[in-house]
Amino acid sequence: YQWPSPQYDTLETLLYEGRRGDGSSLSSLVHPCRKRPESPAVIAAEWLRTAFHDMATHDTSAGTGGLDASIAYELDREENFGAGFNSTLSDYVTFSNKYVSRADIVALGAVFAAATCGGPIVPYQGGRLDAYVAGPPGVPEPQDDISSITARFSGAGFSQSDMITLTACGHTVGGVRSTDFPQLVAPGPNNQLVITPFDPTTQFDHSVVQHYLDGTTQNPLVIDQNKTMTSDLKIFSSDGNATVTGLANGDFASTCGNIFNRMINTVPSSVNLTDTIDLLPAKVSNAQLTIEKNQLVFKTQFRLTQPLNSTISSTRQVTMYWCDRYGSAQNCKGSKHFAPSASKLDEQNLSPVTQALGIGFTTYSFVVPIDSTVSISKFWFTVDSKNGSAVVTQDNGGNGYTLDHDQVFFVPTLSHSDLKQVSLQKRGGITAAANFTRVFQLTAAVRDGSSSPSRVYMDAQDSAQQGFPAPFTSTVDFQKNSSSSVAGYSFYTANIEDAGYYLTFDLHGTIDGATYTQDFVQTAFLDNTPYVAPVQGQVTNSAGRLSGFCLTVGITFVGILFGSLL
Ligand code: HEM
Repeated sequence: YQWPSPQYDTLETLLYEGRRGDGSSLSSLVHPCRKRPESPAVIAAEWLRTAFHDMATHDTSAGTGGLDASIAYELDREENFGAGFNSTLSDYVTFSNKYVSRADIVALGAVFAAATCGGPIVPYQGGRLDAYVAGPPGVPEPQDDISSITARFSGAGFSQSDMITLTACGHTVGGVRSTDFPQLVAPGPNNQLVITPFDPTTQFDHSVVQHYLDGTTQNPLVIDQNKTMTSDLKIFSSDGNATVTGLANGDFASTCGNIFNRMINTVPSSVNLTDTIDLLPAKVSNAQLTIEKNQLVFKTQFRLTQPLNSTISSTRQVTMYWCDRYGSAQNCKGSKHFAPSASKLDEQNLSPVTQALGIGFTTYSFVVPIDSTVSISKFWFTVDSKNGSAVVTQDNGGNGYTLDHDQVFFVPTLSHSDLKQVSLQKRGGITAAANFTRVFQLTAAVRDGSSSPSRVYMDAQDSAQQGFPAPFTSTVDFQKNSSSSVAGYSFYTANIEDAGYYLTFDLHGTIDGATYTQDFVQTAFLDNTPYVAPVQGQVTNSAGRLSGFCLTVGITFVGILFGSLL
């Protein structure tokens, strides 16, 4: 891993912090193994079932289907009966973006579902591609005979024992609903929703197979009198109970972790999944040059881990260092700057995955003023735990965290967004579900130089759209505005309107034939970003270190001389 890796960074934040860049939390919807408000429905069970139904129509030989979020277009099919799918998709709708597909969210939902109910930590990779149309049908149904169910799993790449394992692991959470399968579960008084669980525990454990084997199960898909609907009985007994017996006596959690990993990685053959997203022990995020209150500032956040409920961060001291980009001290020749953090935030229990790993975070926020004549080229950190152990340098594997350029950047404090009511449009009898759009007025700063930019523009994107249409994309040019330049930067403005939930854009400036880009700019919270006053940095000139360096070289030189004389 080398910073910056925007896709990795974005997926890592979602997986281990449970949230996207603006703080909106996906994991808190499901964690800790929650039920829907006013309902017996276990959210984790709905998320897990959604991943299975999306994946189940994979065709190994054709290399098509699999986890591709096509489920959003397939809910009118009998094989996808269940209110849980709609609720799940509404949970997910705001979380996809340029680097995280809808299918990646469906997969992540299954990872969270397992972890939050006490199940395994399923290794997670991103990079799935989304379908924007329905795929072929073929999710197995309870009334199907065992040979066609087995053939369906086999077509998706799962053997008979895989099929038994995956179904048993899936059916350890949740249950059957009176609203979806009244022939299996009778509704309550006044047609109230009843969910008969597959096993008596809400936790992710082997009791589903244990109770099946000892004959005490109340699983409707096993005990129903009408044997056409007892798919779990058909599946579990299809190899003479060999696989379920193994599951009951073996390591249920880790076996389920492996098969869930295969389930979420069952994707069309055109997909290249990313590496497994591992936790970054030291993570830089939101690094940006920008202008706040007529001052050029550099802001970034630096996240460190610590064991849950520990107090390491109360004494730990984190310092940011940085180098000039221009002038006599360019790239830290002779001197460097340093500053303490402006604030720090301890957070525990953000995602079920980090909670299961026993890890909490402390995030150090830095804001420093930058003199634009010397600017900034790279930065890094030192971490002093103040417990007698050595001070640790975090510098991106020795390279420092390098800023590509300082030519063009977004200025959130000079940008705005407003909700605009739009009249409901009826097209072909379908009323648009969303009746608002968001209107953005965005400001970019471009460094004053010998020539003006030939073009300043953005490629905007929003895949978080109500109703799951293809993502909104638009390329819009910025125009120079009338405000005078600040700290050697001139301002450019553009307007854009978006009916989705999460607009991001890549900002480009073409100057003297070269195009400079600020990638994946987020637009949430434009009008209420709290202002944090910059912390003035200090300069250390390395005169002391330089003389030390000469001394060492001198001694070595004498040593070599001496050696050759002898
Ligand atoms: C032939 C195979 C399968 C059949 C016929 C089947 C059938 C069913 C049925 C009828 C329900 C009740 C749904 C409702 O009442 O809304 C259900 C629930 C569920 N299924 Fe399956 N299933 C199969 C395999 C799987 C697999 C492989 C998984 C996951 C890996 C899975 C995960 C779930 C979960 C988590 C629920 C509970 C949903 C909730 O409580 O909201 N199922 N399944």
